Amino acid sequence: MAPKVSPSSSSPPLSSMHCPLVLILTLPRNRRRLATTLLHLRSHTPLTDILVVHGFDGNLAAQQHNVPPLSIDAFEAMPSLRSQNVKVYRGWPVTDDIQAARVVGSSTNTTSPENAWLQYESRFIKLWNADRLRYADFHCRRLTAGDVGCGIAHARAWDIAAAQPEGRPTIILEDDVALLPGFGDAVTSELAALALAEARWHLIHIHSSKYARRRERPFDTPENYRGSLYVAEHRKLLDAYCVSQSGARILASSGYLSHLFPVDDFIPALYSEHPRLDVMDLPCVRRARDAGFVALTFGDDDALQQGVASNRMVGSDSNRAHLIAGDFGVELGGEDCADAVTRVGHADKISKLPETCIVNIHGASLSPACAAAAAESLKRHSFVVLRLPSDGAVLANPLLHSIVDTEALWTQFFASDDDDGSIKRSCIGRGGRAGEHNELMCHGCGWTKQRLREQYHIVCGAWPAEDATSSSSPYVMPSRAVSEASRVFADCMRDVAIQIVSAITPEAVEQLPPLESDASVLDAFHYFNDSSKSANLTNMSAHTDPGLLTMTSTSFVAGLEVQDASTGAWIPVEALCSPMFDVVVFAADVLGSYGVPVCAHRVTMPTPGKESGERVSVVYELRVS
Ligand SMILES: O=C(O)CCC(=O)C(=O)O
Ligand SMILES: [Fe+2]
Repeated sequence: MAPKVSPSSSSPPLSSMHCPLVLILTLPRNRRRLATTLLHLRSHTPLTDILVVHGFDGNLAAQQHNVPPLSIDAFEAMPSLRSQNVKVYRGWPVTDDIQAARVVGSSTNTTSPENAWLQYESRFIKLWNADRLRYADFHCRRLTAGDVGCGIAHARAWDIAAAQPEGRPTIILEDDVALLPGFGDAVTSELAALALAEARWHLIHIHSSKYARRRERPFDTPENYRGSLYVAEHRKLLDAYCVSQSGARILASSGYLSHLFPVDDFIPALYSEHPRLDVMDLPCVRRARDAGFVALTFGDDDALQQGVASNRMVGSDSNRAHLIAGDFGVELGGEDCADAVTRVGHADKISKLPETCIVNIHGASLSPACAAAAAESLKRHSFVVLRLPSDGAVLANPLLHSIVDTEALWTQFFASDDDDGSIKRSCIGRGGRAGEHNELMCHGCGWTKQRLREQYHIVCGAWPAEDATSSSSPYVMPSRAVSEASRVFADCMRDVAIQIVSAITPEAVEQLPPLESDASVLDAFHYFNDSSKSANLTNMSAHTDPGLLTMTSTSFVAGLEVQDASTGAWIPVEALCSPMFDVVVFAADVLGSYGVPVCAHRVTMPTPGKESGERVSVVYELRVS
């Protein structure tokens, strides 16, 4: 099932000054990857200062502005590039004799064209093993829209990193890097070792591909350095790397955007030999080299042993280079939806959510206009998808932060103690009433397990202390962390739900009981999705919910389907959503008495044989009694 949460422990503490900023470079269409990275960071690392930077979607922009293929002039003239003064380095594509001669440092006046190409090839062969000959293609690649987008995104990241307080490093992640459980500990402990030794460094390759033939030597200055990094030789791919604040300043002031070429050729040119003399001679390269750019790297073996990071082989843009040779190169439309639809395949053949059922949320809370739009969608479709912002300091959005944390913590709970089950058994509810405070009935609260799923049920007005052992408490929370994150989740969901209901009928809101007898519920589900155990491929058959409104953050493994009241069609809503960034809201029975169509919904099981996984889902229901 989804990543297990392991307490981050072994690394030496980093002072708050040295605690890195994490920057994730992504595109709006890659929300699924972003969600995976966020979940990893919250589950496995103590890193909380996370900033998401949307790259420039070179392909999309070129399409929107009707830029003809291979027209660098037209490409540069697009407003988004012109406003940033981006100039593509015209010498990059090596396509003819003159350029081949220029690259090897001679001219066709003194060298015959064949000679120029021979010299060009022999230069590669000298620098790299024969088995690296493919590198010649990669190296000679034409600059593409994606390369430009990728270069601009990295340059944005350097600007942000350079603006951090002195001494504060920044970890830069492309969204197609797959972080492994050792990532947080490995990176923070190396940063602590560098800080302790007051070492001078500018960049650390965390995950990259080594192209140089030479062995890398262990980094050893100053003498008191106790870390395990190496001095980098020529490395390509910038899936995951770290820059010091001084390194970022060098990169940000190099003038790279005035001679833009593939960023993963730019970086190695700063600290190792680039085979192309013209590249070595570019002002942006010379400036950074003159500053004495120091690049370090995780050793390849170490990185493997520690399980730090890898490239997402499936779905990596780099591996699907189409038009684009750098990252961010998937075809338009996004991988999220297409993959997910083929996974479920139960509902009617609907491959796109109706536009009218999506409400984009800007900022941390719901604006009156968004609440009104959500209300309209509920009246028309019986459901609405709230799309949370996926750029900037995403965790500053309390709802998104609580979604990431509740998902991580409930996943950890459900993955816990498979052997004797004692943790889970200690969370079985006692049933009965909520105790002294109120008269809420708490049957079915706490942890229960059935054939197809296990579940933790909370009645909000009777929220137990995480260690509630008194007999008056109807059930026990698994931990303080689960309780706190879920509480924030329920509070955020309640706020949003009340705003939406108010936009439909303020009268219904007046019926809500006081918080201490709040009958609303929060359910965390873990569906086993073992299709061999169920003949009809259903995890929960079609039903409506009893309260006013039900809200659920969307899971990585799709299952939830809703019936669109405007057409009667079943929509595999979750498969068409981005996990964690989309919240599905549907009208429940009580809203029906106010003229809103009540949403029938069901939870399917993945088709046998299709790639799937276990599904964790956290659901909030706003109830009146
Ligand atoms: O698992 C889900 O996403 C939905 C569960 C559900 O419909 C319910 O709890 O009533
Ligand atoms: Fe339901």
